[in-house]
Amino acid sequence: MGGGKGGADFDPKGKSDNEIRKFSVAFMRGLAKHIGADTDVPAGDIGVSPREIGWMFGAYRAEQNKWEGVLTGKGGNWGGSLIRPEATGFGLVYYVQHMIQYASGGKESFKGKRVAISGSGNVAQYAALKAIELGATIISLSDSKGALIATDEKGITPDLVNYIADLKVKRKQLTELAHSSEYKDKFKYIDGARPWVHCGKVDVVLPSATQNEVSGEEAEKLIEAGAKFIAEGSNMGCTQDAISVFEKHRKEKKGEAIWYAPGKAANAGGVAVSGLEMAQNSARLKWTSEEVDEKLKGIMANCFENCLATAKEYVPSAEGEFPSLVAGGNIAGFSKVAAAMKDQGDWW
Ligand SMILES: NC(=O)C1=CN([C@@H]2O[C@H](COP(=O)(O)OP(=O)(O)OC[C@H]3O[C@@H](n4cnc5c(N)ncnc54)[C@H](OP(=O)(O)O)[C@@H]3O)[C@@H](O)[C@H]2O)C=CC1
Ligand SMILES: O=C(O)CCC(=O)C(=O)O
Repeated sequence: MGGGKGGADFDPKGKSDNEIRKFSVAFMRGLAKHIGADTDVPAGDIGVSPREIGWMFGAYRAEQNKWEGVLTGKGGNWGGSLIRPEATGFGLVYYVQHMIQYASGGKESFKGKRVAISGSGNVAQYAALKAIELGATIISLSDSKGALIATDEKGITPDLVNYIADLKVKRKQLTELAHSSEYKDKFKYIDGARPWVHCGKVDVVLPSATQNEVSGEEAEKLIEAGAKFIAEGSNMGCTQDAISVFEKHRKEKKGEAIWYAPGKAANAGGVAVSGLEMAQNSARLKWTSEEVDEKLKGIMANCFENCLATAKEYVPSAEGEFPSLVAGGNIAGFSKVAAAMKDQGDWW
């Protein structure tokens, strides 16, 4: 689950629904023999929504002549978990809540924070909605063609996020918003841009589109713009140059620094709820949204505490310096796998 990635170079943009369905079915006919609930469990990722999971799940079921919880992100009527669509974006915000609380000694929260987000797909939409619910103002979203920067003090509202979600279901671009009389005066659309250098003052940064979407130069600009927290919703959202800029700042500026959280920890809510979906499938039962959300909150709290405690244990840090969440996340993940491999005789 989660850790291994695979995919296809089939671009769904510009294809009909039936072409996408036929591709999904053909892809699964080939893949079915290599996966299974106790072998390897794929989930959606960039460009794959519950609709494609449905077509692939149907092809798997037909191919194997059995029902098992093999794909996650399934539809609610046929084995999916409540809160799985929301889990990555919500989990990201829960993780950052812990960063803010730790850094401010419990005095601050998302309330009143200006939050820059990239992407406008699954992760970005739900991160935006949860951050708004917690009192933040969302100042950007983006897609593969350009960035949307809020010009109105309310920022990007839940209505606008829902409007964008509808556009994305139809595989349309944010450029469509430029023609919407309801929204076009409330933001600036910048063709071909990422949001980072266009946001103005910012407190929290959540890259949530794709890999390598924050460069070293953009990292410097985000720090100049006041950013104090950056956490990846996307996998490998920051370039190594950007991570080096953030980590250097953390060491130099101590309690005044920006604090960086890697995707392997901050976006783990998605795969965690996929795990909960599998647990429900195996037990043949279904938990309520509240139950799943509570478990997700607990998982993200543990994940933050684990990164923090591991960094404190293994990485010497000066007085007042935030522990390195990237080192903590890497070492915690590595030690768990290494210990399990040793117990199972894979190395000696
Ligand atoms: N969904 C999940 O549960 C999880 C996702 N992630 C990671 O989060 C990130 C986003 O995934 P998700 O929201 O599910 O995917 P979606 O397909 O729902 O959304 C992807 C978003 O990123 C934009 N995008 C895609 N490619 C590029 C590019 N080359 N440059 C700029 N923008 C781009 C898309 O724009 P457009 O609409 O124009 O294509 C869209 O706005 C990925 O890195 C994914 O691996 C991590 C953990 C779990
Ligand atoms: O839900 C999953 O198993 C994987 C989610 C995902 O895309 C990821 O963690 O990168």
